[in-house]
Amino acid sequence: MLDRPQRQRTLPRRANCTTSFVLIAAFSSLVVFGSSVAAWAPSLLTVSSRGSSLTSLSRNPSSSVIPLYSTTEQASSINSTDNNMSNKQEDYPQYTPEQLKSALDGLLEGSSDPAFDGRHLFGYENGIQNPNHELSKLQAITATRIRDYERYLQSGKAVQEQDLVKQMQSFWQTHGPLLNLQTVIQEQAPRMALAAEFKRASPSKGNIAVHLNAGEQAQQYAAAGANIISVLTEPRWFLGSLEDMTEVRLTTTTNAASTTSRPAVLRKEFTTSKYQITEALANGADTILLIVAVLPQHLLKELIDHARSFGMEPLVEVHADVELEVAIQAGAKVIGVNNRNLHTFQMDLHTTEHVAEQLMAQGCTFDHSDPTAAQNSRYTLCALSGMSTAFDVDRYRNINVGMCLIGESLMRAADPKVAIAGLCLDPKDWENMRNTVGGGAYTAGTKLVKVCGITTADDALVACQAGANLIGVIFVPKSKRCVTADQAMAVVKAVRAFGERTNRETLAVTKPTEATSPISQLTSNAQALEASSRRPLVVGVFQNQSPEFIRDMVDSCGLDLVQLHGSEGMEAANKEICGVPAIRVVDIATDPETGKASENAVQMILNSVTTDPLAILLDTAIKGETAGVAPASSLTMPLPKRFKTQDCLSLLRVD
Ligand SMILES: O=C(O)c1ccccc1NCC(=O)[C@H](O)[C@H](O)COP(=O)(O)O
Repeated sequence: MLDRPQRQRTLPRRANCTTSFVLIAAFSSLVVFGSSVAAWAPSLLTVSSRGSSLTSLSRNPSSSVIPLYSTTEQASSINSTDNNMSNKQEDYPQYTPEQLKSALDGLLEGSSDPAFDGRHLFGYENGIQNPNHELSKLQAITATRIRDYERYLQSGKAVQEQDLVKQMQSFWQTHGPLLNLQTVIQEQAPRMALAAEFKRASPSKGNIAVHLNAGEQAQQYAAAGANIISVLTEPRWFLGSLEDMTEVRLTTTTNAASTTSRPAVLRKEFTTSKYQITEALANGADTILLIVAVLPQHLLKELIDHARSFGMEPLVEVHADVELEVAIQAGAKVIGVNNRNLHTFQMDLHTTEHVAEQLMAQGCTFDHSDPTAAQNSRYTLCALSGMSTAFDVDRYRNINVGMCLIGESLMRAADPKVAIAGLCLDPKDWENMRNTVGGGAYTAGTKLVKVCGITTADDALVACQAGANLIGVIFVPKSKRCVTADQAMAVVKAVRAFGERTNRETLAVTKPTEATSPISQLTSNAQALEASSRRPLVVGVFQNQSPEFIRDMVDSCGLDLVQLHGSEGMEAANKEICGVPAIRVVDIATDPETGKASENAVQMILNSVTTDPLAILLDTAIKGETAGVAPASSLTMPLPKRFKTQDCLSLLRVD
């Protein structure tokens, strides 16, 4: 039986997880060549699943990784306990939907006007929960947390609140004072403050990086310039613990030059009680998250006031307009806009821009252009979720956002320091980056991974979790990995769920004019593809099949892209013909005598490209072999020396 609502777990340390995947080809426009595949540090272009089940990767006993959910179980994962790595299933009590619903009702109990205080709550009308209401994922998690805490407090083992207060004071005496979240952010202006998140797993993504150690990861974040470390302390869905957070606080304090030059620590929890706030403080938090979507206004205000009574400034999270109104009325000052709708797991990076407009329309000041302007602003605006690049940071810099909170992409990064440096938090770094690489998304660091030959939803999910950008499904009958329309549909469904989207991804590809050169067109397409495939896309692979068949599969399965592998001409890889943008496979010309790539291979490719394809994919130069069948030894591709990373990149920069 669980003693407290969270407990320390023993987790395996970072381990490189090698796979038997085979490198088969490269998008010249997009990627770099590599020689090994690390599941958590993908650096290749296209990878074939090569018959073996990808699912076995995540169930590799040596990595002790048990998938948090499979796609088929995803919808029911909220109430499942099999996400628990080292704790036994029975460690977690289960609650009936009625128990969960009444837990949420309990939050409105202290309100003198439930209809008003609960006006923004999902499934409520006039302060009363619709009896047929099905709890959203966010509500189910929050209600479970409420019930877990109730059990803990009734168990007789809970630390009493007055003891937590003493513990907090002694913590501050030993490890230094509390940091104020708003001040930490304001002091960074005009640099974007970064909240780097420690999140091993999540309900929307399943396992992310279960092997990581909280203290070690946080220290890497801190050394790279993170100003806040956000730590998920929820155990069932996020595999977190309060102990993780304390470890983060202690490690980053020990390694800091002084007790105040450390990053602030944010407890990321489903907080609904004063007890959780005091507990957070006693265990090393500087601040906590309050999610407006599950907190009635009167309770939100009570919790904000309780936090401030200890000098803590909380991060108040909103998503919808009415939630912003509730946050302002409850007295929030640091407002975080979650781009992810936590009721539905739909991601939209425009959400922050929309809320910024609403704040301005209400005359609320928030400015991050310099420290004085920031300190004179009542509000500090933060963007949460879905970000991974300098482009994301810059879009929010332009609307006076002061802090970006980034989780998944930093947890998956092979080197968090490099990933953080690449965000260009300082506007000067951004300007330098733009000036040195010509202002494009298309930089020497650009990497996309395509995992091809996927046949099941579970394998697709594993590939997505390992960081794939493109998931290939093969429609070529002679392939061992040829899929039916139903199989492809299941893969599309899984990939969309992982990417938190419901529709086909529309790439922001600029239409070529007659004057557009194929190379500049491919370069701008590369930017669009890179931006869109941060959340994976599904590519249907075809070979000499009719445009009618291709379009039929595109429409019925919901493919995002197609890839043409046969002797169809370059012009066949046209969006108007295929229904979606198309990648054209291009053979690297081989020297008939040596069997190696010809010296003029690059020029031949340059001569052949048109503005039709979205991208070109360079096929192996092995004589008689085509992509997908080349042996692993072809990794030592006999490409001309100059046909390496830089040339692949410059190939598309030439105008
Ligand atoms: O991430 C989830 O799936 C999730 C589900 C339900 C409630 C909260 C959830 N996540 C919390 C967050 O919003 C993110 O951890 C955080 O903002 C970072 O997002 P990202 O950079 O996209 O990992």
